[in-house]
Amino acid sequence: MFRTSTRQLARCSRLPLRPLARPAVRAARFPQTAPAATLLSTRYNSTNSPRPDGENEPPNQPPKKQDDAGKSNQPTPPPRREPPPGFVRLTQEEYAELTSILALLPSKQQRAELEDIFKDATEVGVPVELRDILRSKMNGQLTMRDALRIPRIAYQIASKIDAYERSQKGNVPDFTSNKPGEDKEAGQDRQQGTEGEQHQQQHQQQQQRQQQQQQSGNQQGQKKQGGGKQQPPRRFDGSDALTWAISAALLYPFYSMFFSSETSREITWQELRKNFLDRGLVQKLVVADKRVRVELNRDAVRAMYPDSQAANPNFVYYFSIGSVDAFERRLDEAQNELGIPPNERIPVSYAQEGMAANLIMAFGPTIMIVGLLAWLSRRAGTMGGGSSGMFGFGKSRAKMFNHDAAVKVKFSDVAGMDEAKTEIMEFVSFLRTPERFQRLGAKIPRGAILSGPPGTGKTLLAKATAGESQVPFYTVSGSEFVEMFVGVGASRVRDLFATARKNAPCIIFIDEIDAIGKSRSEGGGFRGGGNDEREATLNQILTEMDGFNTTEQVVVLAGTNRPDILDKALMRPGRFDRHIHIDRPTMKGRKDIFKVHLQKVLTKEDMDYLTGRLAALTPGFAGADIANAVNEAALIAARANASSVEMIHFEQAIERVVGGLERKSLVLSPEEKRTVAYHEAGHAICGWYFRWADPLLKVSIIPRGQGALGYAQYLPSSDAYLMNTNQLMDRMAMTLGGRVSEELHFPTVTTGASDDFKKVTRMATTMVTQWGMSEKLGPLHYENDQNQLHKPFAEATAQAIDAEVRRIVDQAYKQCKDLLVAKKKEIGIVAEELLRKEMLTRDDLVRLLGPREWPEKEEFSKFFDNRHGEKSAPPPFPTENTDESSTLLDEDKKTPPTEGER
Ligand SMILES: Nc1ncnc2c1ncn2[C@@H]1O[C@H](COP(=O)(O)OP(=O)(O)OP(=O)(O)O)[C@@H](O)[C@H]1O
Repeated sequence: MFRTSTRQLARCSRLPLRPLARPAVRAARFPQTAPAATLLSTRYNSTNSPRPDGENEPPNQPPKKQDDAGKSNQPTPPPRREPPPGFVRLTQEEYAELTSILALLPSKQQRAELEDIFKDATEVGVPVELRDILRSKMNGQLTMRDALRIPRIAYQIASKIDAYERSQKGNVPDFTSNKPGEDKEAGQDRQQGTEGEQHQQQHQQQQQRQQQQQQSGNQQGQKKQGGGKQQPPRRFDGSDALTWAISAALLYPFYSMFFSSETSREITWQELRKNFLDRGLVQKLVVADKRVRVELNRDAVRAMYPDSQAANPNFVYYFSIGSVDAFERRLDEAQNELGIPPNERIPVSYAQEGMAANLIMAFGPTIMIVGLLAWLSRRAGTMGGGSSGMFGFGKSRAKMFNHDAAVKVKFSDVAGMDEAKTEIMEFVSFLRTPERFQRLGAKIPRGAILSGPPGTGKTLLAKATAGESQVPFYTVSGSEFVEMFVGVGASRVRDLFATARKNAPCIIFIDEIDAIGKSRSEGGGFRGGGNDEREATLNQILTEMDGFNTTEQVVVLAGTNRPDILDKALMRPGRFDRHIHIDRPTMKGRKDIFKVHLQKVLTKEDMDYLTGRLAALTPGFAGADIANAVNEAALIAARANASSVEMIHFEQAIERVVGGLERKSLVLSPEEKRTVAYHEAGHAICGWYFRWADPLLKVSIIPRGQGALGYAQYLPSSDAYLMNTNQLMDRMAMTLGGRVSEELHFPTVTTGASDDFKKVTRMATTMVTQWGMSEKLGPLHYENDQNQLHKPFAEATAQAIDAEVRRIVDQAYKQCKDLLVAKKKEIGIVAEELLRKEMLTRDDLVRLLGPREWPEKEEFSKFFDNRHGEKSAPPPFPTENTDESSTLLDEDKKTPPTEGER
C-alpha cells in the first residue's frame, strides 16, 4: 500500500519509534564514544583499499577524506579480520534495505545514531539472522516475529563491538570468541602473535581518537579516554529489550497497514515524466482511489540510478490525480508524444486499496466509543459488586436470603403482635403445604401489606415468615426501584419478579412501599407534579401481581408507615389482599418484647417484676425503642463495670432514650434555676391534686436533651384507649401549671411556657374540631389540612372554632389558677426542696404533701410503690402519652412527649 506519505508514517510511528531507537543509542554511543570513534577511523583506513569481493563496502559511506600528510605517513592498514562465528558482512543491497528500515525513523538524529551503530557493525559484521531478516524484507515477507528479533540482534552486535574494541586496545578478549571465559586468553595469544601490527594499530587509534575528540569538543570525554580507564561494556538491559519489543509490536500493525514492508515517496506528474516515463523505466501504473502507484522496471532503474532509492525493489513512487479520466488522457498524450506504439503502451490497472484503512477511518471513532462504554460498563459492574454494570441498571437490587444463608428469625422472636402473627401464619402454611388449600379450591392471598408506625416490627415479621416457611426471602426497599433513568424502576420490578418465580416458593418483601406505591392521583395536583417513573414502577408491580397464577407460590409482603397514601389499586383483592396493621405494643406486648430482648443481656433481676416495671415505664415505646433501651442499659452497666445489668441501669437507659442526655455543662443562674423550680413545682402540684391527672413519677430541674431545663414526669394510666373531657381538662390545666406558678411567684413571666401553650392549644383544637367536645360546634369533624390553601369550612365556622378553643383554654387556665392560688404554700415547699435536691420522686412528694387523695391504678402501685425497695434511681421518665391510639395526635405517638418540659 502506498496511501500514506513518509511524513504520516513518521507521525504515527513517532511514539513507538523513539523508545525503540533510544536504548540502542544510549547503550552503544555514550559509554563508548572514543572507542567507537577509533573503530570508525580504523574502518575508513581499512576500507580504503578496494576489496575484490566488494562485499564490505558500506552504502552511503561518507566521502573518504585523505589529507596529503596522512597519505604519506599512513601506516599499512591492518589486514581485515574475519567476522566472528555466526556473523556475516552485508552486501550493498542488504545495507540498502537496512537503510530503508532506518529511514522510517522520525527524527534525523535518531536515524544518524542508529546508522552509526550499524556502521560500527561493518567491521564486526552482523548476525546471520539480521541478514535473513533483511532478505525476507526484500522479498516482501517481513513478519511480526522478524521485527521482534531486532532487539536481540542489536544486543549481539553491541556486545561484539565492545569485545572488538577491547581487543583493539590489547589485553582484552578476542571478539571472535563466543565464550566469555575464553576471551581473555585468546586475546592475549592474538596480541603476542601480532605485536607489530598491534603496535601500529594502537598508534593509529590514538591519532584518530585525538582527531575525533577535537571534532566533538567533548572535553570530559577526552579526559576520561586519556586517562586510559577501562569503560564498562555496552549494555542493553532487559527493560530496553522489552521497550524494543513492545514498541515493535505496537508499530508493526501501523507499519504493515500503511506500507506493507515498502517505503514510498510522492512525486509530481512532471517528475514521473522526466525521470521515469521518458526514459522507459515505467513497467506498470496502478490506480487506486485518487492515487497512482508507479511500478518500475527495477533492473533498468538500478542500472540507470545505482545509488537511488528507486533501485530498492520495495521502494514505491506514487502521484496523485484529479480524476481517472484526466489521468488517462494525460497518459495517452504523453505516450503519443513519446511515440510508444499501442501494443507496447504502459499497462494501467485499477485496484481497490486501503479498504482496511478506509473502514478504520469510517468506523474507528464509533468502535472506540462503543469499546470505551463497554469497558466502563464492565468496570462499573465489577466495582458495584457483580451486577452487570451500566447495563445492569435494570437489574433488581433485592437482597436474597435463604435458609442456608440467613433468615434465622422465627415467630418466637417476634413478640407482642399475636393477631398479626396469626394472620401471617396462613402464608406460612400455604408455602409449606399448598396442596391443603388448593385441594379445596381456595385461592391463597397474593400478598399482605404490613402497616404501622416505625420500629413496630414489620420487617421482623416478614423475616420471621420467611424463616418459618424455610423458603428464599427477597428483601428490597421501595426507594431502590427509583432511579434517575426512566424505565429502570419498572425493569427492576420485572427482574425481581422473574427471579422470584424462578426460585418459587419464595417471599418478596418490599419495605417502604409508599416510595413507589403512592396514590397516582396524588402526584398530579398542586403538590409537585406527576411522576411518570414512579407510576410506571407502580403499574409494573400491579401487572406482575396480576400475572401470578394461583398456583405460583410467590408471596409478596410490603411494609409501610403510611398505608393511607397508598394507591387503591394496590390494596384491591388479588393484589395485597391482606392489610395487617401493627400498632405500638400494649403493656403486655411491651412486656413480651422486653422478655425477648432481655434474653440477650446478663441480668439477675427477677424477670417477671423487671419486665412488668419496664413495660409500665415505657408506654408508647415501639419494639425498636425497647430493643434500643435494653441495649443502652447493657452499655450503661458496662460503663459502670457492673457484674450484671440492674434495674437502675434499665431506668437510666429509658430516661436517656426518652429525655435525651443530661446536659451537665448547662449552668443556669440562681435566678433562672429558681424560676425553673417554681415552674416545675406548679406542674407537680397540679398533677398531685387534680383527680384525673396522670400519676406523677418524678420532677427534676436538671437540664436534659434539647432545650428542656426541667421536667415533670407522669405515668399515664396504661392501655387506656379513651380519654374523657375531664381527663383532657385536667391534663390541660396541669400543662398550664408552670406558667400560672410563675405568675404567682414572680413579678414577671418567662418564655419557658411556650411549648406548654402549644400542647394546650393543640389539645383544645382537637377537642373542638375532631372529638366533638364543643357544644357550640357540635359533633362535626373539621379536617384542617395544612397542605390545602383553603380551609374546608366557612369563615364563620373558623371564627367559631377559634372562639371555642379560646373558651376551653381559658377554662383550663382558670381551673389551674384556682388550684395553685389555693396551694401556693405547697408550691413553695416543693420548689425549695427541688432547689436543694434538683430531683424529687413520687416518694418525696408523699413525704412533703402527704399521700395523694385519689386512688392509683393497681398496675401503677404494683410497680411504683417501692415494695421492692428500689433505689429510687432514676425515677422513670415517662410521659403524658398513653397507649391509646385514637385519642392523641399523631405527633405524640412516636416519642412520648414529656409534660412540663420547658
Ligand atoms: N415485636 C417485636 N418483637 C421483638 N423485637 C422487635 C419487635 N418489633 C421490633 N423489634 C425490634 O426492632 C427492630 C426493628 O424492627 P423492624 O425493622 O422490623 O421495624 P419496622 O416496623 O420494619 O420499621 P420501619 O417501619 O422503620 O421499617 C427489630 O430488629 C427488633 O430488634
